[in-house]
Amino acid sequence: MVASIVRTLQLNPTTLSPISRPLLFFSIPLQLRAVRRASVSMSYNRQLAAAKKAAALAACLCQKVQKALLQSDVQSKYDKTPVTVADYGSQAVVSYILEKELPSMSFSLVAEEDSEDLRKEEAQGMLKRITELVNETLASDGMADMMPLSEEDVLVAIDSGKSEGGPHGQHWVLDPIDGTKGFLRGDQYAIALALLDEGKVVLGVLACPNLPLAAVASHNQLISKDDVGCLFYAHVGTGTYMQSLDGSKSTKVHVSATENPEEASFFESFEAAHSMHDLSGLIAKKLGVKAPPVRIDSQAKYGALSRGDGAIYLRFPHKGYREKIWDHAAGYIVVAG
Ligand SMILES: Nc1ncnc2c1ncn2[C@@H]1O[C@H](COP(=O)(O)O)[C@@H](O)[C@H]1OP(=O)(O)O
Ligand SMILES: [Mg+2]
Ligand SMILES: [Mg+2]
Ligand SMILES: [Mg+2]
Repeated sequence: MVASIVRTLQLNPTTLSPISRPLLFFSIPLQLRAVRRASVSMSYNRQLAAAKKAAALAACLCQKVQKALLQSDVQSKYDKTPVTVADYGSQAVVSYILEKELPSMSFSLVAEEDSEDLRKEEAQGMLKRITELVNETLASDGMADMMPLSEEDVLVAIDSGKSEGGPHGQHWVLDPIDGTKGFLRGDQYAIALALLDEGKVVLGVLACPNLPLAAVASHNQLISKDDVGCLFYAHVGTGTYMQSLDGSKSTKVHVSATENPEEASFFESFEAAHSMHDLSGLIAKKLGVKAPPVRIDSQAKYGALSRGDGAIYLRFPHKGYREKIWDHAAGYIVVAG
């Protein structure tokens, strides 16, 4: 890891302000070590179990939709970015499961989607399909005996994600599909769920349904359809673990120990519209990195980084783009461990 130019990713739950640091190099930030010491005695086991279950079930829903993507499953949001039945369905499933699994805890969720567009007349068909998908997904987890959720229940579950967060208490942070463009292309995407406690990320789960279980070193290997589907999770102070999404035994993973940029490879967005490829190429060259960029959609990059597939993540959003906490919270803790 190129430690001399490490930047600490800072999440500000008070204002949901942008993460205004375009350059992200990771090792273990000093600030996080302090948090780790303070939190090490605090157990988040129940929250972690619920988060893993929620992300894995949401991943099932997304896989099903990706396999049979219909044009009617996609809408354009007010900002012209795409949103699909899977984004909404994933958010409803995660929100529903977290509330159900952790009934004794106060519930606050800061999530990307909301129901506004779905409540419009022209979205009736889409809402019906989302409701079916959510009910099928919950039933597949043995919740068949429960009453199916109504369309209104689904809208309410989606809107549970409207919390504003804040520096006190616990807040879940969710990107129900991170990398929707990758999802639509049939490539990488992630379900990214994190927990903030007193303003710090203390737990994170990243489900990456299309990420190979073996290391990715070049884009070519990303096309493999065999042995894909990773679930990364980290709980402050205990390191990061990976298991397959179908539930295999988990293994502890470690970031790259490389100190030599000549041996390092770097990740960046697949989408040039999300990050300036020319600039990252230039910086990588100046650092002495020899390998070509590995371009992957979504926070799957953080998952790959957490197990040492590459050593560096470069991201230079175009002017005016505001990063959101759900785009980095889970990925951050998975890398920081
Ligand atoms: N113009 C943009 N610049 C940077 N990131 C963007 C832009 N539009 C959307 N994103 C977000 O970038 C992330 C994935 O990008 P990448 O694959 O480049 O890492 C997602 O969080 C995506 O949101 P979304 O969650 O809606 O997919
Ligand atoms: Mg989006
Ligand atoms: Mg996102
Ligand atoms: Mg998203």
